[in-house]
Amino acid sequence: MTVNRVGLVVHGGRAEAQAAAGAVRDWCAEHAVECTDIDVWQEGARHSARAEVDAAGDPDLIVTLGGDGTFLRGARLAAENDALVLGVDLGRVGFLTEVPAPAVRAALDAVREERITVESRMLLTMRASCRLEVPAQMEALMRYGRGPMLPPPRVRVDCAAGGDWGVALNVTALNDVVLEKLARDRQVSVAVYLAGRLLACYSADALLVATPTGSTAYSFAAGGPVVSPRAEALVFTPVAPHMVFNRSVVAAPDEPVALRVLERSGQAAVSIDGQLRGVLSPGDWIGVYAAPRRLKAVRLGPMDFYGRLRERMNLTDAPAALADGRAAPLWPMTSPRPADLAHLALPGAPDVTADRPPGGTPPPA
Ligand SMILES: NC(=O)c1ccc[n+]([C@@H]2O[C@H](COP(=O)([O-])OP(=O)(O)OC[C@H]3O[C@@H](n4cnc5c(N)ncnc54)[C@H](O)[C@@H]3O)[C@@H](O)[C@H]2O)c1
Ligand SMILES: Nc1ncnc2c1ncn2[C@@H]1O[C@H](COP(=O)(O)OP(=O)(O)OP(=O)(O)O)[C@@H](O)[C@H]1O
Repeated sequence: MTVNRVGLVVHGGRAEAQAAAGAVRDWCAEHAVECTDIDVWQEGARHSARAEVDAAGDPDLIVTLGGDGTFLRGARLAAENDALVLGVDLGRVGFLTEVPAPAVRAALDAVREERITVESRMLLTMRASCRLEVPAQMEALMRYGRGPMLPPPRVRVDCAAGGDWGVALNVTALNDVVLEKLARDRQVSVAVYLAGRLLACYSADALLVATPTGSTAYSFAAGGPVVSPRAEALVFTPVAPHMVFNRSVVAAPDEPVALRVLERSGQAAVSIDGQLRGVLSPGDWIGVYAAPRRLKAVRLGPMDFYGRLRERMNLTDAPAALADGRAAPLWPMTSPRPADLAHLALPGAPDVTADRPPGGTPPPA
């Protein structure tokens, strides 16, 4: 895989991330690969993904050095440029990142020598009744240690706009699109439509639409299902709905989920992958659906999603079950698979000596 230009997205507040960025710059210099820092927020402002990748000279590989938030920022840029993204794990959870920091040079070698696989991840995009905007006074409130805000998403000029169909927005969300109450003490009232049909009207703290990747983020915290990132689906999850029907609904990728703020509701904030991008007033709506574009994530080996889920979410076993026996590996994978199992996606034998699954960082001592 020819990599000519690397874009670096670094967690500015972490010394280990700065050190690992130095290793990436050295590797690039040794291999005559251009390397540019992106998203450094030095001017106290943030730019559209297009402006950032243009300024970085059109990178074909984005390397993120930080945690999941840093990976999400890099994924937004990679999706804009159809570039590969490689996440180096320097965060607290590291659910989305791929390689531990000491392995970053080896990972770049693997990319260069085409010893990687490229995992395709579903992204969300959206339409809205109007262009999204954030009132000026909110920007100051949002700067509580989260850094400057992203600008509102651009309206796409390549799509028809207007009338009942609203405007198409230049959005690619890897995790989720969240509509939440703006006033701390007032829920939002929202009509929820699946595939154009009313499901129900909700009064809730928030309503969110997640990808399979995002199913383990906010949706998970709100009681939503864990969905394999290899699946194709939209997960609708309400957060603290004041009503009897409080379940998630898992929709097909071609079934959009739309949320319309009801006429006497309070205003609602729209966050995309955890970043506030707009405020909706009563009557406004957003429609969320699978983007035609996919994220191209670098994998050094097969993704062991369920091993990662158990490890990084610290899943614990029932005390009674622990007392009743040890869970032996199901299929040890030491002999060839029977023909009727040949088509199944099964990772290799688990590395029982590792503290974290392959590709992960050992937990702090
Ligand atoms: N109550 C909640 O859990 C809650 C509330 C708001 C936002 N979020 C999530 O935070 C995301 C933004 O991440 P951030 O790091 O910038 O915010 P953040 O710093 O507030 O971190 C949220 C947590 O979610 C983890 N995380 C992020 N994406 C994940 C994923 N796909 N699977 C598993 N864990 C994941 C992060 O490691 C972190 O521990 C949003 O997309 C949203 O899903 C979660
Ligand atoms: N490049 C940067 N420049 C300035 N500040 C940054 C930069 N990257 C991160 N930060 C600061 O650190 C905060 C947390 O960043 P982020 O959400 O990306 O963390 P993370 O990568 O998810 O790490 P963790 O997994 O530990 O949460 C940001 O809101 C910002 O205040």
